[in-house]
Amino acid sequence: MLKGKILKGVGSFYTVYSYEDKKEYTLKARGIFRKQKITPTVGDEVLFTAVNTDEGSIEEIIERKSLLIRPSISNVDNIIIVCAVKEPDISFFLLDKMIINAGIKNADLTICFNKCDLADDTFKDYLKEEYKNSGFNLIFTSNVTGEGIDEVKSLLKDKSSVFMGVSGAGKSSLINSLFEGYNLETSHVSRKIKRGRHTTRHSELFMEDENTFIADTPGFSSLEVFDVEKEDLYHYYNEFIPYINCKFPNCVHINEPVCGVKDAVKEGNISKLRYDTYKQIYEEIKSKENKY
Ligand SMILES: Nc1nc2c(ncn2[C@@H]2O[C@H](COP(=O)(O)OP(=O)(O)OP(=O)(O)O)[C@@H](O)[C@H]2O)c(=O)[nH]1
Ligand SMILES: [Zn+2]
Repeated sequence: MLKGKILKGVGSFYTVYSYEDKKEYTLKARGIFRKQKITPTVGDEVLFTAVNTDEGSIEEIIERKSLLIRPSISNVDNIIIVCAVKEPDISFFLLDKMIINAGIKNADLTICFNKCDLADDTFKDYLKEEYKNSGFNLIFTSNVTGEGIDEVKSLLKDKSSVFMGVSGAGKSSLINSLFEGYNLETSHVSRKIKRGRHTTRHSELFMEDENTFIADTPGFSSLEVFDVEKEDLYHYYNEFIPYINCKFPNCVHINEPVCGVKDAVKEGNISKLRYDTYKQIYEEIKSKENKY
């Protein structure tokens, strides 16, 4: 059997890069996966058999390290949320919702504040301050000045990374900056991303080298929080955790008296900005629950 990685899945066909002979195969999945209720997913490392590059089947999926649900991609090491500092103005509500939706285990989350050529240092310092205890990696970039591009590049090396962000944040420009001046293969990759992003809603991994994969995702302008109960929401705010010494064990840190989180906000130990998005998102989940 050959070993490979699923780069793309369309219908019941999967594009698999073979580590053994460096070719791309178009394969079907064995019926057994359907019976086991396992869907081969972009990012999966697989074992397969093939007669030729157009004929063969995926026989085995190697155990996943992680699984991102939206978009569906497995074995992701980095989730990079691209957020413009201006044009469009930052919506912290949307940014924190993206963070929550990305909330998978076993992947590092980076917030990439982009278009820094449009912001002054005061604004950057403000963002640093508000997100410093969030536990996320922060990178400040500009595709115009080149600021931070190398930092992102070193993050991607030998990893599998997914870029997300609202429309216009500069994801595609960033990916193009990252791979500009690389070998021909790479500029081909960048072009492919640019072309592919509006024509398909399927997830697709692009290979930079055998160990480095990236995926762009379609931008969006609004977003719902999925699969999170309002009572669990605070677990997504890492900076709340040290202050959870509340009177009620089921405290959600909003209206309860004697709440360590609310005290920490008052004393300036938790970012007011982050706490406000927490309350807003909490209310949104609650109003959605009431609808059903
Ligand atoms: N000033 C400035 N403009 C930028 C920067 N990066 C991207 N832009 C501009 O922002 C606009 C949107 O950039 P895109 O790269 O298309 O944004 P996107 O996130 O891929 O958007 P979607 O395709 O909708 O997902 C374009 O006009 C870019 O030229 C930057 O670092 N600084
Ligand atoms: Zn509390």
